[in-house]
Amino acid sequence: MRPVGILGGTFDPIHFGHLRLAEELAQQLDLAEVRFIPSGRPWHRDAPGATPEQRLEMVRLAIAGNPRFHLDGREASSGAPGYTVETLAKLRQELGAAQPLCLLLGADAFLGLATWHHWRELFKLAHIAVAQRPGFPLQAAQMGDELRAEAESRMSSDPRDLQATPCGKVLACPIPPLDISATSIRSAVKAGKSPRYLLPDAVVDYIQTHHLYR
Ligand SMILES: Nc1ncnc2c1ncn2[C@@H]1O[C@H](COP(=O)(O)OP(=O)(O)OP(=O)(O)O)[C@@H](O)[C@H]1O
Ligand SMILES: O=C(O)c1ccc[n+]([C@@H]2O[C@H](COP(=O)([O-])O)[C@@H](O)[C@H]2O)c1
Repeated sequence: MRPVGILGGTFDPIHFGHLRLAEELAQQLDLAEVRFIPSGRPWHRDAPGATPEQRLEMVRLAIAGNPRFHLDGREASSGAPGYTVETLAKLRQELGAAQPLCLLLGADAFLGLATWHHWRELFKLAHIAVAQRPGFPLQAAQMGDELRAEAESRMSSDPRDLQATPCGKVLACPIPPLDISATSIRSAVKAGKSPRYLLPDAVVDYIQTHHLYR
């Protein structure tokens, strides 16, 4: 069964680093779909510059017209901290025990995985595909001992493994490096510089119209 990909993020704002990651992994892993799940009030970082509703709308604009990309507003519309393990548990309930789920992460997010709420449970709910990201080398030496042990025991190099089981594998995926971050986009806007060509025009327009990140 083709896996369902899940891309969570603050998306403050969504940019081409996110979109290219989703497109690359959708192709490499033959994903049935990619669900974009903007976070609500993330517990692990400062409050976003845009509201959950604005970040949802920017994702909606960015993925419009791609039949494989879907917006899932469950975290953004909830006042809860939005732990990924809880979101995955709900998706698992909705989609059934046999459906392969695959959490899509950039390398920076994966390297911090051992700080996540009940992180070991994640592997019982989904596979994890890790995309390369400039500045965050995906080497064992960069991982803490616990994450390294878990990753090494689960590592696969064959995307077909993700179709054969519903969860539990870790796959590292090379993607064209795009050194784009939401932080650098917010800084550019604040400094009065144009962020154009780092993110979709529709999102640039939305940021301007709503005076975000000034
Ligand atoms: N340029 C990129 N290349 C690869 N992965 C990325 C890139 N940008 C974001 N990601 C991944 O997308 C997911 C959501 O990222 P997030 O919304 O925090 O974006 P960000 O650009 O890292 O934001 P910020 O600068 O505000 O921390 C994470 O798994 C992150 O690793
Ligand atoms: O569940 C957690 O404890 C947890 C801790 C850190 C990050 N996450 C999730 O990881 C995704 C990427 O986070 P971020 O900060 O890079 O936008 C997003 O969906 C977060 O909800 C989840």
